[in-house]
Amino acid sequence: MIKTDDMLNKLNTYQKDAVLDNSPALLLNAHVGSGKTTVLIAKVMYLHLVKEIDLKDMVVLTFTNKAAEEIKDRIKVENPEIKEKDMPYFGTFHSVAAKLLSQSLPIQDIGYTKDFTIMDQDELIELANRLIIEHRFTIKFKNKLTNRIEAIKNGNKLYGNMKREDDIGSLWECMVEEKQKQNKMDFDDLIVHAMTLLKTGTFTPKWVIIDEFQDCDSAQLAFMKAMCGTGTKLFVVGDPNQIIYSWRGSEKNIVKTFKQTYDAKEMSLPINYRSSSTILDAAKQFLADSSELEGVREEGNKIVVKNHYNPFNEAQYLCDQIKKLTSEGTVSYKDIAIFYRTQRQSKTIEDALTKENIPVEVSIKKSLKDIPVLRWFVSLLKASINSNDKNNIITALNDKGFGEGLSFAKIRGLFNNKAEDSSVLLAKIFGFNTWFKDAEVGNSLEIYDYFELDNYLSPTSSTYLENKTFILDFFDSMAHFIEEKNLSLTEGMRDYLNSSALYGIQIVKDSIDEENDSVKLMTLHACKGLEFNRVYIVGANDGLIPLRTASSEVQEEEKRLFFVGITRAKDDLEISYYTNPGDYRVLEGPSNFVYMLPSHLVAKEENEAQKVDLQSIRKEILANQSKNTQSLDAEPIKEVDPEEQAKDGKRVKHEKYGEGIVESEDEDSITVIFDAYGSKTFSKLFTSLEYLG
Ligand SMILES: Nc1ncnc2c1ncn2[C@@H]1O[C@H](COP(=O)(O)OP(=O)(O)OP(=O)(O)O)[C@@H](O)[C@H]1O
Repeated sequence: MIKTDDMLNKLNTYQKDAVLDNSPALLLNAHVGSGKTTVLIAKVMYLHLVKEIDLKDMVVLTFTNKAAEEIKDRIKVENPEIKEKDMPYFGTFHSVAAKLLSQSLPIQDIGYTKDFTIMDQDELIELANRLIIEHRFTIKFKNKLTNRIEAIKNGNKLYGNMKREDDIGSLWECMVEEKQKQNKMDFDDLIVHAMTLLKTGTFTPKWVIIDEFQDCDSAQLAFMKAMCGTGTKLFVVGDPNQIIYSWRGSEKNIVKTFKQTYDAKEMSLPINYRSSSTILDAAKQFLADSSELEGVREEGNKIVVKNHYNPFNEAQYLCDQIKKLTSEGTVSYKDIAIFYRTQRQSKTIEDALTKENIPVEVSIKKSLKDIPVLRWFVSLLKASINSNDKNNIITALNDKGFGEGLSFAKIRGLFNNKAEDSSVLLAKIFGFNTWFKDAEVGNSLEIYDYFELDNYLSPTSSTYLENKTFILDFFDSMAHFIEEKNLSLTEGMRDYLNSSALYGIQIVKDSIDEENDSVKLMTLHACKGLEFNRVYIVGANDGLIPLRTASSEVQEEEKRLFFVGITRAKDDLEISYYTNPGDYRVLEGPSNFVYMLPSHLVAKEENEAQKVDLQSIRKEILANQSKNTQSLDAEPIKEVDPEEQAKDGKRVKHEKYGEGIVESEDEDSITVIFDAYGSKTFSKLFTSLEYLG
């Protein structure tokens, strides 16, 4: 078991003071890399071990599931007697609200039961669309339904240039009623309902601790407030220099509001342990006020600023560079990270690294709708565990790919018990709970057999194996989740489905494992909270870093985002830009941010390497082919203009995806619609396609 003294002795004075502080409300300004996470964990351990506060009396709120898991994991490692179930209220705002509603609050008071399920945004829109059809509502701006629902939640019935109200108010009333009838909540409901019930005073924690407080919005602040009883203490940690989510609603004045409302004491963690002083000094250029931020590390290597002709040359350079560094044995793949501004930039680099057999992990957030078979299967499971869930029953039955493809009229007939209408799948859905209880299901594969899923995955189709693998992986991940949380299968299944609504499906990588020995690729937004020995930031051109924005406020946020990226690097940082980006949205040459790096901290490397000119390579190949053929006295081959080639829908063959038709093509990429896999886009330089006939 961890000795508290040992733990405290590892902290510097600022950190220790924050851990020992006992004020009713404390705002801790934690500068970048100053041990925010370290202090937060030490605080929890100190309160638990020394002040003997039960972990169940602490609410620890984070912004990502990953951050919450990291805090819990580190606590469990430091004190193995502590188990997952001892920390029920450590999690994101939404997951804690869901936990409170299902475990501690009198949810029946608002017409729900504890086994409610959570609906994601897509499900909410599906519900709205169904009700619009059923009730023949007239809704303007229907293609902006998400925004309109967002607006009506705040009481706004008008939208855009509307002068007169439409049926949005009635639609919303129906939606509220339906959600309650189906025992389902959307994300906002979780917070709103939990807040309503918290006000009854049924649950008051002794401590509320918030991580990344700077990213809170006013609803989250209100949620925190609703939790506070007399005697509840607040400990919030944040860094105003790392606000990068104002577009998601975080508010600039949140820190000020907190200070005023709670008369909070303010403390700081000013010492950055992470980066060399060269990197830290460069990062400071992007802060409005850097006077408090101190480093403890020596000067290190200069920051390399390099130009590349285009993203392909850059990707090839990164491969060569990584191979060279790792072959010397001093650098591991996991020490290296590559950051870019937009997700669309990842493909070129990922393809290049994979082609060179360099292990790579890409952080991509996927939601259920990206994988049709899972979208359907999750609807089926949700409908089966909650037979009031009319929406998911309809989705499961109506789906043309996997369900029975039943029309709405036929489904209505089924609901009205019309004798001529029958459905095997509906019988399975309604019979599930009884079967589940009686069959004493030992493992999730039995669920596969219960639904006779093979019948719905079309075993003769080319996608059968892929879809089956998705479902089996889903079961694996669910089984792992249930085991880790030590839940019964019924409870575990509901919790798993709820958590996949909140965080996306977990079998698809949405975060990366820092421990795996692979190069990590991610957007600047995704790199928050991580650190690496060597960081490459690519595409430092206007239009990418920073993105082109109209307002100066957004420009400031772009600066903070670049600051977050720079400060992930411990020892080495390289920043590159393109001289020929090949994208009309991106300007040639370094952006203003590159010029802001102080010249004495920078080693500029002019890359004279000649551009890889795809057209010339193509011409050369064709010329060679032509020469060979001519020598056999055949007709000379006509040079094919790639534009034309694209337009005439050529058939091609890919070694993995089989045959398909070229849909579109530009200088860098080609999109093919494969007979068996649908549309896929490749970077031309790294993919070989065989042109057929
Ligand atoms: N007192 C200390 N002595 C030495 N190293 C420390 C100390 N406190 C923290 N560190 C180290 O400093 C680095 C940054 O710590 P941590 O990740 O907790 O910071 P952070 O404030 O959460 O970072 P950021 O906000 O930038 O994501 C880590 O490598 C950590 O081990």
